[in-house]
Amino acid sequence: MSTVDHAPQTSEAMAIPKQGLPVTIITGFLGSGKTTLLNYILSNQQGLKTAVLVNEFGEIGIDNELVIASDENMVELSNGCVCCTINEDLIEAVYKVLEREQKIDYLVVETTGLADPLPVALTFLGTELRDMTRLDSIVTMVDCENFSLDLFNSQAAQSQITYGDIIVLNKTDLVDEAEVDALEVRLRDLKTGARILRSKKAEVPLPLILSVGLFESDKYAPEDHDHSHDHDHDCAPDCQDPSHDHSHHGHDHHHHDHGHGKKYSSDHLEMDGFTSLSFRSDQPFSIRKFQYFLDNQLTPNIFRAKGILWFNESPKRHIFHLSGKRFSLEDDQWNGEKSNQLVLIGQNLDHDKIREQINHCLSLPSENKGKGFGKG
Ligand SMILES: Nc1nc2c(ncn2[C@@H]2O[C@H](COP(=O)(O)OP(=O)(O)OP(=O)(O)O)[C@@H](O)[C@H]2O)c(=O)[nH]1
Repeated sequence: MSTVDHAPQTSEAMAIPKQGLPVTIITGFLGSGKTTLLNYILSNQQGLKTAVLVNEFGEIGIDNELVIASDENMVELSNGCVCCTINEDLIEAVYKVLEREQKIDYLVVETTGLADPLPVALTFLGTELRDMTRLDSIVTMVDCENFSLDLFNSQAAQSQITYGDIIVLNKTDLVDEAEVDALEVRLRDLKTGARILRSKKAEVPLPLILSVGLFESDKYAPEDHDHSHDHDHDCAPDCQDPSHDHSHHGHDHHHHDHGHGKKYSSDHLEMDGFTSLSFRSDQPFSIRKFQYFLDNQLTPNIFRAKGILWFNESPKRHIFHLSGKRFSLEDDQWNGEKSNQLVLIGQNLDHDKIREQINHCLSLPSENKGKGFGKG
């Protein structure tokens, strides 16, 4: 998880409640558009100093690079799923925001695509954060093109809808309007009373999603939940969170039980069988080989991939996204050392085989000759 600060762009501030730092949780399945919404908020929320906490599933934090205007205020926290492995890190990160010298007006928390948002919400309600923050709403992003598949494959996708105060039907450009209408009917069935919005590239009117006071905390009674940090609970199968003995540190706020009762089981990752594979290299890929990998070796159980890519044939930095069957590669500029970073997320992945396939995409030293390395 990382925190990022953003300076106000104008002096005109939106109405801020008097008590407690307002918090919006952005959730939604893998690739649904959470980071896109976050960036949209950061670019358009005028007059407010907004801090963001971004949590990712995967060892490499690609989002750190993709959230706009990231600066020296970034704090790296453990990877994993915020809902079940880094609850305490979340509290620590919120404290860091609250303790800043420069006052923060608003906090936006982006969960991983595999997170159940309820435990995240309960972290704000069921600890002493309750007195210092005010959970404004849970915003759930939905990928209109892939939603049926997401729901089929993941219990988390279901929870994200159940606990969404606002549901944003995103990527409406990729489906017919009739499909969006049908999806909306389906969602209203799954969740009554949510505010449902539609968007392309997460462009929603911000007053409809921020400082809306839609989260109804009286519906959630944290004391009813078994929420003390009984850290023997099962984590994600590939959880490598070094803090995972969850030894207590810092503030005395660990009286809640994270034992994961029926309502928000931490074994959702295990049940859903999702794992992530991270790849890094200081060697470039060959475009031709990477293209072959995408066209012939990507299997449908790889739901999501993202990366900062370096190709032998290009001086540019390339931002790679795969979401469902669709992928994109955007050009960008290198600022520091060139390298390859790639994260793939899916169900029942054959890690060894995929790693071998990706390794095979690396350009061989003989292919690099005369290509003007380092000139980009
Ligand atoms: N066509 C289309 N693409 C979109 C839209 N919104 C987002 N995307 C693209 O979808 C991909 C995933 O978007 P992100 O915002 O990174 O999704 P995310 O939910 O943060 O992804 P994870 O955090 O990895 O789960 C990116 O390539 C976006 O540019 C949209 O409305 N239409």
